[in-house]
Amino acid sequence: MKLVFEGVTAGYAELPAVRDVTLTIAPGEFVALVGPNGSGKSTVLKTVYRALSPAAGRVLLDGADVWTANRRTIARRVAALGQEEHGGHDFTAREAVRLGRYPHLGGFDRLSAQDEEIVTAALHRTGCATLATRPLSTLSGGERQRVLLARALAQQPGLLVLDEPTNHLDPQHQISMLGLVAALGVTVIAALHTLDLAAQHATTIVALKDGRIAAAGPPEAVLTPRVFREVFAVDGTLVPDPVDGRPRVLLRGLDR
Ligand SMILES: Nc1ncnc2c1ncn2[C@@H]1O[C@H](COP(=O)(O)OP(=O)(O)OP(=O)(O)O)[C@@H](O)[C@H]1O
Repeated sequence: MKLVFEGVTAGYAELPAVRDVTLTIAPGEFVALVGPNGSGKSTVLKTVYRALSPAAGRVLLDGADVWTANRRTIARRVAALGQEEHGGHDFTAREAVRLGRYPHLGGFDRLSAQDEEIVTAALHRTGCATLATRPLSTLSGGERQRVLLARALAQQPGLLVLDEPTNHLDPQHQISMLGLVAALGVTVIAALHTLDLAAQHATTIVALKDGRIAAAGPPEAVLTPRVFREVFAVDGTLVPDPVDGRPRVLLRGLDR
Protein backbone atom coordinates (compact mmCIF):
# COMPACT_ATOMS: atom_id res chain seq x y z
CA MET A 1 0.00 0.00 0.00
CA LYS A 2 1.07 3.55 -0.59
CA LEU A 3 1.21 5.71 2.53
CA VAL A 4 1.26 9.49 2.29
CA PHE A 5 1.53 12.09 5.04
CA GLU A 6 0.34 15.48 3.85
CA GLY A 7 1.40 18.28 6.19
CA VAL A 8 0.52 16.28 9.31
CA THR A 9 0.57 18.13 12.62
CA ALA A 10 -0.50 16.13 15.66
CA GLY A 11 -0.10 16.23 19.40
CA TYR A 12 -1.63 16.08 22.83
CA ALA A 13 -3.89 18.68 24.38
CA GLU A 14 -2.94 21.95 22.68
CA LEU A 15 0.71 21.07 22.08
CA PRO A 16 1.82 19.67 18.71
CA ALA A 17 4.34 16.83 19.12
CA VAL A 18 4.89 16.55 15.36
CA ARG A 19 4.65 19.41 12.92
CA ASP A 20 4.05 19.54 9.22
CA VAL A 21 5.18 15.99 8.39
CA THR A 22 5.07 15.44 4.64
CA LEU A 23 6.25 12.10 3.32
CA THR A 24 5.39 9.63 0.57
CA ILE A 25 6.06 5.94 1.15
CA ALA A 26 5.80 3.76 -1.95
CA PRO A 27 4.25 0.26 -1.83
CA GLY A 28 6.77 -2.26 -0.48
CA GLU A 29 9.08 0.34 1.02
CA PHE A 30 10.48 -0.29 4.52
CA VAL A 31 10.71 3.05 6.31
CA ALA A 32 12.58 3.31 9.60
CA LEU A 33 11.54 6.30 11.71
CA VAL A 34 14.50 7.25 13.86
CA GLY A 35 15.19 10.09 16.26
CA PRO A 36 15.92 10.84 19.90
CA ASN A 37 13.48 10.15 22.74
CA GLY A 38 10.44 12.39 22.44
CA SER A 39 11.16 13.39 18.83
CA GLY A 40 7.69 12.27 17.72
CA LYS A 41 8.13 8.77 16.23
CA SER A 42 5.26 7.14 18.13
CA THR A 43 3.06 10.15 17.51
CA VAL A 44 3.56 9.87 13.74
CA LEU A 45 2.71 6.15 13.89
CA LYS A 46 -0.43 6.78 15.98
CA THR A 47 -1.86 8.97 13.22
CA VAL A 48 -1.62 5.97 10.86
CA TYR A 49 -3.32 3.37 13.00
CA ARG A 50 -5.99 5.80 14.13
CA ALA A 51 -4.90 6.21 17.73
CA LEU A 52 -4.43 9.97 17.31
CA SER A 53 -6.25 12.27 14.93
CA PRO A 54 -4.08 14.91 13.21
CA ALA A 55 -4.80 18.51 14.19
CA ALA A 56 -3.92 19.44 10.60
CA GLY A 57 -3.07 17.58 7.42
CA ARG A 58 -4.03 14.12 6.22
CA VAL A 59 -2.75 10.55 6.26
CA LEU A 60 -3.63 8.76 3.03
CA LEU A 61 -3.56 5.02 2.41
CA ASP A 62 -3.75 4.22 -1.28
CA GLY A 63 -5.30 7.65 -1.67
CA ALA A 64 -7.96 7.25 1.05
CA ASP A 65 -7.83 9.36 4.22
CA VAL A 66 -7.42 6.86 7.09
CA TRP A 67 -9.71 8.97 9.26
CA THR A 68 -12.64 9.00 6.86
CA ALA A 69 -12.10 5.67 5.06
CA ASN A 70 -14.16 2.62 5.86
CA ARG A 71 -13.06 1.49 9.34
CA ARG A 72 -13.28 -2.21 8.46
CA THR A 73 -11.10 -1.81 5.37
CA ILE A 74 -8.41 -0.10 7.44
CA ALA A 75 -8.69 -2.80 10.14
CA ARG A 76 -8.12 -5.47 7.50
CA ARG A 77 -5.26 -3.78 5.65
CA VAL A 78 -3.27 -2.15 8.46
CA ALA A 79 -1.58 -4.18 11.20
CA ALA A 80 -0.07 -2.22 14.06
CA LEU A 81 2.20 -3.24 16.90
CA GLY A 82 2.15 -0.53 19.56
CA GLN A 83 4.91 0.18 22.05
CA GLU A 84 3.18 -0.87 25.25
CA GLU A 85 0.90 -3.49 23.84
CA HIS A 86 0.32 -6.49 26.04
CA GLY A 87 -2.82 -7.70 24.30
CA GLY A 88 -5.24 -9.92 26.25
CA HIS A 89 -3.09 -11.77 28.74
CA ASP A 90 -5.69 -14.46 29.29
CA PHE A 91 -5.29 -15.64 25.72
CA THR A 92 -2.90 -18.36 24.74
CA ALA A 93 -0.35 -17.37 22.12
CA ARG A 94 -2.34 -19.20 19.43
CA GLU A 95 -5.58 -17.48 20.44
CA ALA A 96 -3.81 -14.11 20.27
CA VAL A 97 -2.55 -14.86 16.76
CA ARG A 98 -6.01 -16.01 15.68
CA LEU A 99 -7.22 -12.46 16.40
CA GLY A 100 -5.25 -11.43 13.33
CA ARG A 101 -7.82 -13.24 11.18
CA TYR A 102 -10.89 -11.56 12.71
CA PRO A 103 -10.93 -8.45 10.50
CA HIS A 104 -11.30 -10.82 7.53
CA LEU A 105 -14.36 -12.63 8.92
CA GLY A 106 -18.02 -11.75 8.52
CA GLY A 107 -20.00 -10.91 11.69
CA PHE A 108 -20.64 -14.43 13.07
CA ASP A 109 -18.15 -16.42 11.00
CA ARG A 110 -15.69 -18.77 12.62
CA LEU A 111 -12.13 -19.28 11.51
CA SER A 112 -11.91 -21.68 8.55
CA ALA A 113 -9.33 -24.45 8.13
CA GLN A 114 -7.45 -22.08 5.83
CA ASP A 115 -7.46 -19.36 8.51
CA GLU A 116 -6.06 -21.88 11.00
CA GLU A 117 -3.30 -22.76 8.52
CA ILE A 118 -2.40 -19.09 8.20
CA VAL A 119 -2.24 -18.84 12.01
CA THR A 120 0.00 -21.92 12.22
CA ALA A 121 2.31 -20.54 9.50
CA ALA A 122 2.58 -17.18 11.31
CA LEU A 123 3.50 -18.94 14.57
CA HIS A 124 6.20 -20.92 12.76
CA ARG A 125 7.66 -17.94 10.86
CA THR A 126 8.14 -15.99 14.08
CA GLY A 127 9.61 -18.93 15.99
CA CYS A 128 6.54 -19.12 18.24
CA ALA A 129 5.28 -22.63 17.41
CA THR A 130 6.43 -24.03 20.75
CA LEU A 131 4.69 -21.19 22.60
CA ALA A 132 1.27 -21.77 21.01
CA THR A 133 -0.50 -23.19 24.08
CA ARG A 134 1.14 -20.85 26.61
CA PRO A 135 -0.95 -18.02 28.12
CA LEU A 136 0.47 -14.63 27.07
CA SER A 137 0.77 -13.69 30.74
CA THR A 138 3.45 -16.39 31.18
CA LEU A 139 5.65 -15.27 28.25
CA SER A 140 8.79 -13.16 28.46
CA GLY A 141 8.70 -9.68 26.94
CA GLY A 142 10.51 -10.82 23.80
CA GLU A 143 8.38 -13.94 23.39
CA ARG A 144 5.24 -11.83 23.68
CA GLN A 145 6.58 -9.38 21.13
CA ARG A 146 7.14 -12.21 18.66
CA VAL A 147 3.60 -13.51 19.25
CA LEU A 148 2.22 -10.04 18.52
CA LEU A 149 4.25 -9.97 15.30
CA ALA A 150 2.77 -13.38 14.44
CA ARG A 151 -0.70 -11.88 14.96
CA ALA A 152 0.20 -9.04 12.58
CA LEU A 153 1.49 -11.52 9.97
CA ALA A 154 -1.67 -13.64 10.30
CA GLN A 155 -3.64 -10.54 9.35
CA GLN A 156 -1.85 -10.48 5.96
CA PRO A 157 -1.83 -6.68 5.93
CA GLY A 158 -0.80 -4.29 3.17
CA LEU A 159 0.83 -1.99 5.71
CA LEU A 160 2.70 -2.90 8.90
CA VAL A 161 3.10 -0.21 11.55
CA LEU A 162 5.68 -1.17 14.17
CA ASP A 163 6.59 0.88 17.22
CA GLU A 164 10.00 -0.25 18.48
CA PRO A 165 9.38 -3.88 17.49
CA THR A 166 12.81 -5.08 18.59
CA ASN A 167 13.09 -3.46 22.02
CA HIS A 168 12.64 -6.69 24.02
CA LEU A 169 14.35 -9.01 21.58
CA ASP A 170 17.69 -10.77 21.88
CA PRO A 171 20.22 -10.19 19.05
CA GLN A 172 19.18 -13.27 17.07
CA HIS A 173 15.51 -12.33 17.16
CA GLN A 174 16.18 -8.64 16.44
CA ILE A 175 17.91 -9.61 13.24
CA SER A 176 15.44 -12.33 12.29
CA MET A 177 12.40 -10.14 13.02
CA LEU A 178 13.55 -7.27 10.83
CA GLY A 179 14.77 -9.67 8.14
CA LEU A 180 11.39 -11.36 8.14
CA VAL A 181 9.51 -8.06 8.03
CA ALA A 182 11.72 -6.73 5.21
CA ALA A 183 11.19 -9.90 3.18
CA LEU A 184 7.38 -9.72 3.39
CA GLY A 185 7.27 -7.22 0.55
CA VAL A 186 4.52 -5.18 2.25
CA THR A 187 4.88 -1.53 3.15
CA VAL A 188 6.45 -1.11 6.57
CA ILE A 189 6.82 1.95 8.79
CA ALA A 190 8.74 1.19 11.96
CA ALA A 191 10.08 3.33 14.80
CA LEU A 192 13.55 2.00 15.59
CA HIS A 193 16.18 3.10 18.07
CA THR A 194 18.95 0.82 16.87
CA LEU A 195 20.40 2.75 13.96
CA ASP A 196 22.53 -0.19 12.89
CA LEU A 197 19.44 -2.35 12.41
CA ALA A 198 17.67 0.50 10.64
CA ALA A 199 20.62 0.96 8.26
CA GLN A 200 20.71 -2.73 7.39
CA HIS A 201 17.02 -3.44 6.88
CA ALA A 202 15.23 -0.24 5.90
CA THR A 203 15.03 1.03 2.34
CA THR A 204 14.40 4.55 3.63
CA ILE A 205 15.33 6.27 6.85
CA VAL A 206 13.35 9.22 8.17
CA ALA A 207 15.09 11.10 10.98
CA LEU A 208 12.88 13.17 13.27
CA LYS A 209 14.04 15.94 15.52
CA ASP A 210 11.72 18.00 17.74
CA GLY A 211 8.68 16.73 15.86
CA ARG A 212 9.92 17.63 12.38
CA ILE A 213 11.59 15.64 9.63
CA ALA A 214 15.30 16.50 9.74
CA ALA A 215 16.38 14.14 6.94
CA ALA A 216 14.82 11.43 4.76
CA GLY A 217 16.20 9.07 2.13
CA PRO A 218 18.29 5.92 1.70
CA PRO A 219 20.46 4.97 4.73
CA GLU A 220 23.70 6.21 3.11
CA ALA A 221 22.14 9.60 2.36
CA VAL A 222 20.59 10.13 5.80
CA LEU A 223 23.10 8.64 8.23
CA THR A 224 25.77 11.26 7.67
CA PRO A 225 28.18 12.68 10.27
CA ARG A 226 26.11 15.88 10.28
CA VAL A 227 22.84 14.03 11.02
CA PHE A 228 24.47 11.88 13.70
CA ARG A 229 25.65 15.07 15.38
CA GLU A 230 22.69 17.38 14.86
CA VAL A 231 19.87 14.88 15.36
CA PHE A 232 21.34 12.30 17.73
CA ALA A 233 24.09 14.33 19.46
CA VAL A 234 26.68 11.60 18.87
CA ASP A 235 29.56 11.08 16.52
CA GLY A 236 28.74 8.41 13.99
CA THR A 237 30.18 6.73 10.93
CA LEU A 238 28.59 4.50 8.35
CA VAL A 239 30.89 1.72 7.16
CA PRO A 240 30.27 -1.19 4.81
CA ASP A 241 30.02 -4.57 6.52
CA PRO A 242 33.18 -6.48 5.58
CA VAL A 243 31.10 -9.64 5.04
CA ASP A 244 28.05 -8.55 3.07
CA GLY A 245 28.77 -4.90 2.25
CA ARG A 246 25.60 -3.64 3.90
CA PRO A 247 25.86 -0.34 5.83
CA ARG A 248 26.84 -0.63 9.50
CA VAL A 249 26.71 2.15 12.06
CA LEU A 250 29.52 2.95 14.47
CA LEU A 251 28.72 5.43 17.24
CA ARG A 252 30.85 7.37 19.71
CA GLY A 253 30.11 10.03 22.31
CA LEU A 254 30.66 13.56 20.98
CA ASP A 255 33.61 14.32 23.23
CA ARG A 256 35.55 11.12 22.63
N1 LIG B 1 -0.14 10.90 25.86
C1 LIG B 1 0.63 11.97 25.83
N2 LIG B 1 0.26 13.12 26.43
C2 LIG B 1 1.04 14.23 26.41
N3 LIG B 1 2.21 14.30 25.76
C3 LIG B 1 2.65 13.18 25.13
C4 LIG B 1 1.88 11.97 25.13
N4 LIG B 1 2.57 11.03 24.41
C5 LIG B 1 3.71 11.64 24.02
N5 LIG B 1 3.75 12.92 24.43
C6 LIG B 1 4.83 13.90 24.14
O1 LIG B 1 4.93 14.05 22.73
C7 LIG B 1 6.30 14.14 22.34
C8 LIG B 1 6.61 13.07 21.31
O2 LIG B 1 6.45 11.80 21.93
P1 LIG B 1 6.60 10.43 21.12
O3 LIG B 1 6.12 9.35 22.04
O4 LIG B 1 5.94 10.57 19.81
O5 LIG B 1 8.17 10.37 20.92
P2 LIG B 1 9.10 9.17 20.43
O6 LIG B 1 10.02 9.74 19.40
O7 LIG B 1 8.28 7.99 20.05
O8 LIG B 1 9.93 8.90 21.77
P3 LIG B 1 10.66 7.60 22.39
O9 LIG B 1 11.88 7.35 21.57
O10 LIG B 1 11.02 8.07 23.77
O11 LIG B 1 9.67 6.46 22.39
C9 LIG B 1 7.12 14.04 23.62
O12 LIG B 1 7.46 15.33 24.04
C10 LIG B 1 6.18 13.39 24.61
O13 LIG B 1 6.48 13.79 25.94
